[in-house]
Amino acid sequence: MTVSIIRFGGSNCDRDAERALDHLGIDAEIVWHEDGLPEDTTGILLPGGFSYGDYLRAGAMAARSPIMATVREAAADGVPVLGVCNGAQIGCEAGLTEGAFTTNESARFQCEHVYLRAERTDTPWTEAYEEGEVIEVPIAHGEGRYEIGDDRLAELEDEDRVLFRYCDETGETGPDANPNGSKHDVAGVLGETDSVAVLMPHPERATLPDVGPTDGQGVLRGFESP
Ligand SMILES: NC(=O)CC[C@H](N)C(=O)O
Repeated sequence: MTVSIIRFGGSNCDRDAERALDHLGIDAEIVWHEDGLPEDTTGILLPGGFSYGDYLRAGAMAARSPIMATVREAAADGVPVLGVCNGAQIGCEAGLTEGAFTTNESARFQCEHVYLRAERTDTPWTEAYEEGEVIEVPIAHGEGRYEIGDDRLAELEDEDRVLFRYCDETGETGPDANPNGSKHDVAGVLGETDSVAVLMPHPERATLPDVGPTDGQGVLRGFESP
């Protein structure tokens, strides 16, 4: 089992992700996007960062790297794909997930701890959590506000494809618990299948016990699912 962590020009959370996966005993390697996806890839992590300086739109240029066509094919074949932060922006730009992450309501870069509520506990990325469990995970983004047309969001909600919502410590959602103005407090969504997910907060920064809370471990354990 090897998770390919795809590095683009400007990725900066690839090594954090590698260390976090290594801590969980999940084999992972960093792959330069121009080198293509290794044959033995059993999972794909799109890491955070500022690919191509966030120019044009965050994630827009990385999403057009030829490797992303291979990632879409792998996802369609059932290979688990997780996009984190800039990786979530890339995932949406590449059409793996719907909607877009755009400029925070504050118009500022925000780096803080937030609380998340797992809206599903029957997906590979959340089966480690109890229903209604609140987890603490850091965010670090300038363009994390989830945006999508009202009709499409209603459909996504009907299809149960919202994976995480921002909430307070008790699990309540609301403007005070939503750090960036994301529509309906959405912090992460599923793709066409439950094995594809993106989220704006950083589970890999909430995995190593020496660094702080370890609530993000459950998300990364999604790569262990059969
Ligand atoms: N930590 C990150 O991945 C940064 C996300 C992104 N490039 C932003 O600032 O919106």
